Amino acid sequence: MVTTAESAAHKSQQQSRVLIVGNYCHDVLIQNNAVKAVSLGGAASFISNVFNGLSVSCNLVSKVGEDFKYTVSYTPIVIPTLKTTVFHSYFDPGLHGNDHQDRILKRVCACDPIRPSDLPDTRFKYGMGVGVGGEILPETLERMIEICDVVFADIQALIRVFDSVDGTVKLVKLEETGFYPLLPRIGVLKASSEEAVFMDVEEVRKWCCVVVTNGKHGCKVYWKDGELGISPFLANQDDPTGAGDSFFGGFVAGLVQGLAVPDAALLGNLFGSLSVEQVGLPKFDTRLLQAWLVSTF
Ligand SMILES: Nc1ncnc2c1ncn2[C@@H]1O[C@H](COP(=O)(O)OP(=O)(O)OP(=O)(O)O)[C@@H](O)[C@H]1O
Ligand SMILES: O[C@H]1[C@H](O)[C@@H](O)[C@H](O)[C@@H](O)[C@H]1O
Repeated sequence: MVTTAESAAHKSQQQSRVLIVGNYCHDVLIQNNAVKAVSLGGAASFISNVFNGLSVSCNLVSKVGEDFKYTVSYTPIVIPTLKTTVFHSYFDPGLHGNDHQDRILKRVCACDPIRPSDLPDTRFKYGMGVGVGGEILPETLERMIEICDVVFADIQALIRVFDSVDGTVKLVKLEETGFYPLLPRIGVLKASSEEAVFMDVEEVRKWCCVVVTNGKHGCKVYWKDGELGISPFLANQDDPTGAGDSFFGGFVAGLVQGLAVPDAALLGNLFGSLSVEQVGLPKFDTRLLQAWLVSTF
């Protein structure tokens, strides 16, 4: 006999059309040699937070260690022998004499990669490959492409490498990675303007839609034979961490809800701007959000 709980779980599984893949992590924000905040991080956490704010359901595959210290809506896979991925973000003006780089990121601990066998054996309409610490392998992204109608990938999941001594995050050219041959099978590739220089946008836009976010200036969407800039929202920035993830969450949630690409990108900009105003995982005022959605779309 199927119990009510089982049938509810089955129903919600059927209703969830989005698969989010990427590890949760512990974020430590350091400013002027002092810890400013410690919070739940990982693109998957910021994106699912936006989905929750918009009541969009999803499935999420993430791995953490036994030391994982947050309560989350989507239970991660716990690897008892490993620790949760940890990032230290150093925010100091003119860091290392480089005025253009506002943040140095170090991955000081890395949890297990997410392998194809960790993914559910179900089909999804949308998949999001949103790793932060190198946990998405080319074969994992390939499996996502097989089980999802459209895959959205964040370039940060594809081009990050980590210094073998102190874990400093460096970026490599997209064409030098094992992900490059998969691009024609990706629906949308999202990058920040700093990351976008690690790919040839003119080449990549022939294969998939490219969305480049540019902080307080908003974002730009490129496709094969067109491009469109989407205006930003005003924000008082306190912590830029997760702005790109919140943007991506809003963008994909908008598409899931049936918005056209420019409107979905506008929704992404809204969530990016709300995210930078708060330290750590942002909280959203659902009533204000609903009012904005109703008046805008
Ligand atoms: N200062 C800001 N004011 C208004 N909107 C912002 C601001 N910073 C970011 N945003 C919004 O968030 C989006 C993503 O920001 P950004 O381009 O800085 O991503 P990112 O560099 O990937 O961020 P992070 O790596 O810190 O998550 C922007 O496209 C914009 O819509
Ligand atoms: O929590 C953050 C966030 O997900 C950022 O997008 C990512 O760049 C960082 O690596 C991570 O620590």
